[in-house]
Amino acid sequence: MPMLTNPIERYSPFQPVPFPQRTWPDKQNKKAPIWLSTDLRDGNQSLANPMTNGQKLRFFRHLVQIGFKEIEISYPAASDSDFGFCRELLEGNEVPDDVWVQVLTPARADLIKTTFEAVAGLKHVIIHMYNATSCLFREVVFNNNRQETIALAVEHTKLVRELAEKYSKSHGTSFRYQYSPETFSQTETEYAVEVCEAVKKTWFAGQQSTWADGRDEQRIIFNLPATVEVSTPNCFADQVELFCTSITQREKCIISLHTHNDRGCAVAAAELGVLAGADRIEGTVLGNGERTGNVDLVTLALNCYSQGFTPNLDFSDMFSVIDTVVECTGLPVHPRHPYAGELVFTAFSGSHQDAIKKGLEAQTARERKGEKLWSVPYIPIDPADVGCTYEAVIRVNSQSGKGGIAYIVKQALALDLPRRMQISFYRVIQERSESTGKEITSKDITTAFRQTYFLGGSIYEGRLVLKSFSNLDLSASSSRLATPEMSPSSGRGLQRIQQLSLTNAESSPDRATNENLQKAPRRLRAKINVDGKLRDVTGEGNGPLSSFLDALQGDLGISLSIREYSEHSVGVGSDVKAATYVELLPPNADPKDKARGGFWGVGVDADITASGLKAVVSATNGYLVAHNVEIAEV
Ligand SMILES: CC(=O)SCCNC(=O)CCNC(=O)[C@H](O)C(C)(C)COP(=O)(O)OP(=O)(O)OC[C@H]1O[C@@H](n2cnc3c(N)ncnc32)[C@H](O)[C@@H]1OP(=O)(O)O
Ligand SMILES: CC(C)C(=O)C(=O)O
Ligand SMILES: [Mg+2]
Repeated sequence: MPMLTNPIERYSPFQPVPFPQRTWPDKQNKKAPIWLSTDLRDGNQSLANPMTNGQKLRFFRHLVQIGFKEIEISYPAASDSDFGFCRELLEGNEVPDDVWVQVLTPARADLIKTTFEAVAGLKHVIIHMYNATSCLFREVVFNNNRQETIALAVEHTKLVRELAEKYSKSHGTSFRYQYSPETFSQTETEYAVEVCEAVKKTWFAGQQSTWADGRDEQRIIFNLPATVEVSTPNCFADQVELFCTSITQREKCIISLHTHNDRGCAVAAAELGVLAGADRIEGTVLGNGERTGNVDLVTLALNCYSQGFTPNLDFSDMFSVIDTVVECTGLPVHPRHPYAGELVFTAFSGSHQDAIKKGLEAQTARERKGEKLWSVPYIPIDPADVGCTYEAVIRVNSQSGKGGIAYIVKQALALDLPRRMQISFYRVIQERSESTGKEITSKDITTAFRQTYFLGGSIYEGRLVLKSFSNLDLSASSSRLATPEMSPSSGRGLQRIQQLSLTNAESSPDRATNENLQKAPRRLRAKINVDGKLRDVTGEGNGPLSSFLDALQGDLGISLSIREYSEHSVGVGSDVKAATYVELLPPNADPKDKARGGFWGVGVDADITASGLKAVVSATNGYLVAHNVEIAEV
């Protein structure tokens, strides 16, 4: 369906201010701006159900905890509760000495007076006065020409000054003044400068003598709002740079930005505006605010952090930030919200997962060597830095690949599957996710892993269960038990009488293969439960595994050979275990079977020989199920 109207007839494009002298494109942000949270004012005024004062207090305390030093607490003339909140903060002694509270008032005498009454007695207060300066507002809302608009600002700045002097004498409050030419970005920039010059002159009139060392407290704050975002961020940045370079006595001014998100560019506009010379940003935590919201301070602050400089705000406990915002505003956080959404550190797609898995492994290896620099594909910041675990980094659905699934197995079971086993297990999960069409949870994956490889107690037992074994070295020099008999009696699986050293477990797969498969002649005896009946089997070979396979063939008629073997250690110190992986093939496997892969098994045990035998049993169970094999009776 076509749009209702022709946009050429309905909307006029933004006319950028010509400013070829701009310097901001060549600059880089290296320092955090001053932050002001307007959650309790702009954020609050845009809620269908404004916050209760209890919610505001909770929010205020959290803002202090995050590290905000400037907080707009209310529009005191709006309502008794807005007024009352200021008094509650005072009476509850809630405002730390290094925090400035800010209150908003229009340029109306009665409302300015109410505003001062509300904050009388607080220690550090920024009085924030606004009037809209754009042509549209001058003509339509105020019916004022340019001079009348300036006069409105000047006249009420005078009143603010008088009251500030009065209340600082009577109540000891330190006041600062902030003036916003509301709708700045729609105002002719040179005219916005003219208004602010007049305001500045009025504010500083008679105060020159007190201007000492240019401390922030003495500066006037000019807050330049993109009340409605109407242009691309580069045009806004030009307006900001033009303002910053045109205003006189720049050293006596703090230039603040207040961007809204109507075109979805509030963050970009604020960042470019800082390049263009602004010192301060007003916004809200997670971006609540009029219409599409104020600029999101979480995103801005963590953008600083990810560029390697401190934002001076602490978002290391993102969950509690989200809790506070959701509980106080009643607004949800989008799952893709930068840094805070529940999906922002999560990858479902296979190639992302593969790169993340490799990246996290490389990161861990670098960190072991003492290097801290974060560099992981697809994950711009370490989730741990905002209090998130790695659990959600990789989640699995039909778009996922072997790398992601292997990552979850590694996280959950500490098993680092060999590449071809990853491919084999991926097929199992892929089938499940395609049949359900849904996400497969980490628990589903570990359950499937236990089922597929017959691990983890009676629920996932296969037809063969190894109960005990003895492993006799037949070499000429010594004829002894290499691994003594194990008792099946405890019901906890294999029991070793003598613990083998597990140094082998840390050796390379090749060395381990030599140890286990090619050692000089052995005889291996084992007790195996076969379809519920205990059977004795005996075999000989060059190592325990080949002896065991010989036993399976000779006594049970199961003929399999090892195609791939690998192992690694799990855990550290006295708890270290060996994890062994084997791929078995029937000797007569046709090339198609070979190409598809054989039967994989995994075993974990404190004894490396036992872990190898368990892996063979695990893979054999897979083979028995897949081929519905009859097992020879004695
Ligand atoms: C961009 C922003 O976010 S600005 C902040 C906006 N926030 C709020 O408005 C929340 C709090 N506001 C309120 O509770 C009320 O609007 C009040 C108490 C301030 C005023 O209420 P009312 O007296 O009923 O007036 P109303 O809200 O209709 O205000 C419009 C009047 O104020 C004038 N006005 C609007 N803004 C300003 C301003 N910044 N300075 C001076 N006058 C202003 C309008 O021209 C209009 O005047 P008119 O009645 O002579 O035509
Ligand atoms: C009061 C001003 C700063 C405002 O909220 C805006 O212009 O968006
Ligand atoms: Mg606003």
